[in-house]
Amino acid sequence: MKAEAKKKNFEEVQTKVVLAPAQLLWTTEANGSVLLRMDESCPQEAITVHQMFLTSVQKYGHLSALASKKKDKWEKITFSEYYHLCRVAAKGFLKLGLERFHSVAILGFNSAEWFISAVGTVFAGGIMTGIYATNSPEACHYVANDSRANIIVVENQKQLDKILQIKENLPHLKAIVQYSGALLNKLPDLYSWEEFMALGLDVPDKELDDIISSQRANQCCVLIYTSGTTGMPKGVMLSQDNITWTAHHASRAGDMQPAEIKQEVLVSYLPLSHIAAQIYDLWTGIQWGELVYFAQPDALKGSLINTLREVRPTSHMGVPRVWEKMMEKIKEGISQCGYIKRKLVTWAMSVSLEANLRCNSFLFALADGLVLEKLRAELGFTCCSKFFSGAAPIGSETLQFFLGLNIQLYEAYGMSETSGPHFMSNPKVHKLTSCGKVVPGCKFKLANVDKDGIGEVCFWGRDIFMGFLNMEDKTKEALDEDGWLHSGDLGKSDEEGFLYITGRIKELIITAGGENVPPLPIEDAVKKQVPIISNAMLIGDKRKFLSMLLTLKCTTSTETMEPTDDLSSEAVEYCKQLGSQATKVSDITGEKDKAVYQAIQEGIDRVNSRAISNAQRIQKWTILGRDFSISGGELGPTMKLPMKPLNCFLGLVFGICFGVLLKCPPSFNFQLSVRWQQRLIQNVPVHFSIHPAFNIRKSASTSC
Ligand SMILES: Nc1ncnc2c1ncn2[C@@H]1O[C@H](COP(=O)(O)OP(=O)(O)OP(=O)(O)O)[C@@H](O)[C@H]1O
Repeated sequence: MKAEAKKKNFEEVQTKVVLAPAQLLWTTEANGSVLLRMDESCPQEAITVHQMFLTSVQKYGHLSALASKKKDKWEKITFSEYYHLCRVAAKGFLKLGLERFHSVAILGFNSAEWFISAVGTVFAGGIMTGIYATNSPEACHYVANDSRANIIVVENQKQLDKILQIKENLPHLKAIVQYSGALLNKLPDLYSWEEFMALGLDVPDKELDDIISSQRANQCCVLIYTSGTTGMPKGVMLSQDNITWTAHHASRAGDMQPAEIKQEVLVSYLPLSHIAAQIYDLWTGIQWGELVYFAQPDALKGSLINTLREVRPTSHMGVPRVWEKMMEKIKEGISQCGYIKRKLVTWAMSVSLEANLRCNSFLFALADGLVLEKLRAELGFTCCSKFFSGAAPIGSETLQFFLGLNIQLYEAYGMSETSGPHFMSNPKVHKLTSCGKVVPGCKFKLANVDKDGIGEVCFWGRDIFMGFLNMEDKTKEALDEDGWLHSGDLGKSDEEGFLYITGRIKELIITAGGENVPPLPIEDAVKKQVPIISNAMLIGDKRKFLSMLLTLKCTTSTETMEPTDDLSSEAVEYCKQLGSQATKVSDITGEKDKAVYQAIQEGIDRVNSRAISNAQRIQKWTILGRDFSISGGELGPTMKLPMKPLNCFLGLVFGICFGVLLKCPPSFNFQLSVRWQQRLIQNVPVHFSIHPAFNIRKSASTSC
């Protein structure tokens, strides 16, 4: 349909529901409004977050909604209490001076207060903005300043200290609220949670209700800042309709059940500033009356498993790195079992994998009942029937490992710009290595399809964002004339409509000989062939040949989550099988361990033997001294490899200006490119060219 005709069609539909006047499908202004993509294939009424919550309270008011652990006991609140607390928080924000379409930024680990602040902000007519708890003060400043935060809600003293360092340079900031731990110093405009909630009590209901009833579904209520793996964080503006439509329809595509059928139980632990956790834990939780338990702040340092065992969720989501870490821990556990138990588990897992891959159920019931059921119970998955993976590509080794436990990981695929999942898998719709089918009501197409059927994945639907806040050029880059969102991801679909992501366009390596090489399948194949490898990164843009950077599987410090020099028990076992005594990464690197180097070379040779052309063969490789990590700056908050960490030149200029402004060194949390250079230069003979559009894969060339 031509753009003009399509626009007319939208306008006709939109006169039927009360929406704010809009001319375009996009805006870059916080107080702007957009045409909604309502048409015959997606006619559902557009509602606000408040309307969605009110409907839930009517249906699920008496059901438990949120559970927080206080002094070793789970304390629960019902949906009615939750709604009431959100109203009190909204009034508190109004009392503190929250202006329309300004933000409340929330900085801290998942908690009931996080949820109540988020919903309270939306009720009060503000824009809710999460900040990654791992952000540096400078990165917090970027988000709070860009979103014009009037109020910042922090978890504890640690997060408060960051805000106190930057507060003087936040012209819109009026107050800070701390929701956990005692206030150590009494500062003006700093409130404890209790003080803050008390503030709202004398704001009349009518004041809040007037604001609520003036809200429109095509206006912005949430800002998601991209984590910066593709450049400077961008503020993705999501409308009330984006949130309510996606919470309803994408979650049903994932087979999430309404509480009137079965109340879903989940554990909230992934960063809520990322769209994946926010839509899954917070908004879908309200939509379907789910019971959300909050994990402990040290969840990813190891306590998550205890929470899972206690809570026994019915549905669980992880980013690939979380599933990988879980896999490594299980493997470690298995390797420490006695001979007979180890053999039994290995046998049961191979039976389950076979049964799941080939629908061959001979012996499966026995293996599952005798061994695997107990293993799943150890993980807290006794009641869990849905396991999701999303936000980044997951390797086939991990998918197959969990199939061995009779756990099918359902992939979800989307972006912040699609309010989360645009493609979903579920117990009835799934295929190994596919990220599922398009959510009903949404559309997709592949652009510039090549001879292998691979093209750029483009999205259309009610989940498509409003625009990037104050970034018109970037918004126009992302949305084409007809309103299709271009993902920058490469994929292909099969005859049944399952989508397979094969790589990212900007990640595509173009060798000096002009051959296009998608790195993902090669990296995945190396990890599969050489089980001691933790991360593999292919390099070769504009180079005569491909090289690869490798890291080894090692343990992580439970305190800092930093990778240590100790090999994981799986890696030690692998070495033993090769006749090597290595127990540390440093026992191997620098070609100290000939046996391991030879085994890696043989694995790479096997991958090379399957390459479709000579240009796709890995000619050189080296092992780095330390695994990738979030703290090291090589992984983003969703634990994926940064593809294009930062426009290096702009990053440096910005970092220096910022340093001068704040009287602090020009360091930036998301200035990964510079750290990358330092790290890699320290460890291997790698030469980087500083290029304005810096990209690790594209700018690095190894001389090994
Ligand atoms: N299931 C999946 N399989 C493969 N890739 C995925 C999957 N889910 C998400 N991705 C990748 O993540 C991208 C979306 O990232 P997202 O919008 O969550 O931003 P982010 O992680 O904050 O970081 P940034 O935008 O800076 O990369 C997709 O374009 C795609 O490349």
